[in-house]
Amino acid sequence: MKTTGGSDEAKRNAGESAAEAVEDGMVVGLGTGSTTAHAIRALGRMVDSGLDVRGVPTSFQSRQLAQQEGIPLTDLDTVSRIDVAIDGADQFAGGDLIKGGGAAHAREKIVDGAADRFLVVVDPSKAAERLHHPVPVEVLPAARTTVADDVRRLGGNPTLRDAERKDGPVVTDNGNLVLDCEFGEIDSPGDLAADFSAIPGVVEHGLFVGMADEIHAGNDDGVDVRRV
Ligand SMILES: O=C[C@H](O)[C@H](O)[C@H](O)COP(=O)(O)O
Repeated sequence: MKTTGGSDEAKRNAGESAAEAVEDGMVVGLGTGSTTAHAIRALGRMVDSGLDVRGVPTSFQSRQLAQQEGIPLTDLDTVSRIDVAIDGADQFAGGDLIKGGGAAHAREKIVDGAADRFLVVVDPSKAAERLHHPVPVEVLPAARTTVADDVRRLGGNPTLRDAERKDGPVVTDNGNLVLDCEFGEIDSPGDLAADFSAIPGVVEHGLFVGMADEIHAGNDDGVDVRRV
């Protein structure tokens, strides 16, 4: 699993805080990444103690971890709604997020968007006054060049994400490629999100605008929970 940002203790405090919001009988969206992994492990311990939940994973990684932890799984074909989704972020400003550092943002957006409550788990290194992290954009392989041209026309600088420990690009769980698009400070995340969505061949982008309900920002001593 990739690790980014702050301390593992801060991530643990964030993940465990969000897991406490899960109640008996709930369907839980299981995000991806090193911070959400702490929430999934906490849920696993709660299941061991008798909690009845079903998880909807957002990636190969979160499915595998949830299975290891003994969390019963389901999917969006089976359940009509999700009570709570818990997911990380690469950067947040207010309630707006950039996600997709693990290339899982397409499925994450489906699951997080279907949840009644979306809880974001982060450490302090993820906070920003304004979003400026490169925006991951998942693209159909055949559209890599044309999408990159369109991103440049929007004023961005796209870079095809390379794999680590494999030659060539990252291939997502959906069989697509990722362009990391640098825009500097993003003045209007909502407008940029709409621009990305209008580009043919874009499967999903990592701007999550106005979707979050609570930010659980862990630190080494505890957690700060804020409604957004
Ligand atoms: O694609 C990955 C996800 O959007 C992650 O939730 C995001 O990258 C944050 O991951 P982490 O908690 O490991 O920093």
